[in-house]
Amino acid sequence: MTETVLETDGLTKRFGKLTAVDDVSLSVADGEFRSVIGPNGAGKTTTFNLITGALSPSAGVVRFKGEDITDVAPHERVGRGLGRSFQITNVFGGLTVRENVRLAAQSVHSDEINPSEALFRDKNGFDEITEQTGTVLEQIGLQDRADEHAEALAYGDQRRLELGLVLATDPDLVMLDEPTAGMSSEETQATMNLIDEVLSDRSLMLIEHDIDLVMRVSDRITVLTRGEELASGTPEEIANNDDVRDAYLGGVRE
Ligand SMILES: Nc1ncnc2c1ncn2[C@@H]1O[C@H](COP(=O)(O)OP(=O)(O)OP(=O)(O)O)[C@@H](O)[C@H]1O
Repeated sequence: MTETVLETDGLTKRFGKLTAVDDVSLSVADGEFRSVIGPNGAGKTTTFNLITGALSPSAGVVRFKGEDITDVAPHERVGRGLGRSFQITNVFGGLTVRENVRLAAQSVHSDEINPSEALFRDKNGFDEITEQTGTVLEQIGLQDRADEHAEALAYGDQRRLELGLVLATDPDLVMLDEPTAGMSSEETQATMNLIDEVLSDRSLMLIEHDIDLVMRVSDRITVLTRGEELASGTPEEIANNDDVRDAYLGGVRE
């Protein structure tokens, strides 16, 4: 955990008079599991959207693997290894599980292939994508359901498929915004185990409301309040931080 995979410098987002993200400077190390917590409206999702490129910052810089990507288009960020969670709406219900994973894998490979070379490289690209699709299906434990329509999957399996779609893009850093939303505590635990397992050699940024879970799985935690970074540290440091306790952990939880 020595290299820095992601850095934000003075990241700020204003919506009219509201400053949703206020001068946030984060640094995530290679291989790190970083959680972002904070009360409702603290700016967690907006911070993620600035990092993935879904929103443009009012000020500040985003650096990924040492390069300034502040003005890089979202799909190109994915191509560079910045994986973002696909919401359920990104799963094509009428396609099979395998076809969905394949499409996600293709979405990054197609950018790499120069059109004039495509004719000659298609076969290799095809083999590579087929192999990657198989690997991902195995990792998410859906190989037995690969030929079923995605819409036929149970809720928990659809969430697994969403994770598979991120993995298929072969990301260095994965951004997951409440991947366990709407799950029972049993499903939450199973999903976190899966995330831990399949993302063990990648970096992860996670927004999660279950504080006990966050304390257990994170290398480091960043606490946001009213758009500002209140603290960043190990779970132990965060648990013992008086400011955090006053502002958040000791306060009313949802
Ligand atoms: N597109 C937008 N236009 C205007 N205001 C917005 C927009 N997106 C977010 N906000 C506001 O910015 C603030 C931060 O919102 P954000 O969704 O980032 O918080 P959050 O920490 O993710 O909250 P939650 O835990 O409820 O998901 C909130 O006050 C929200 O109402």
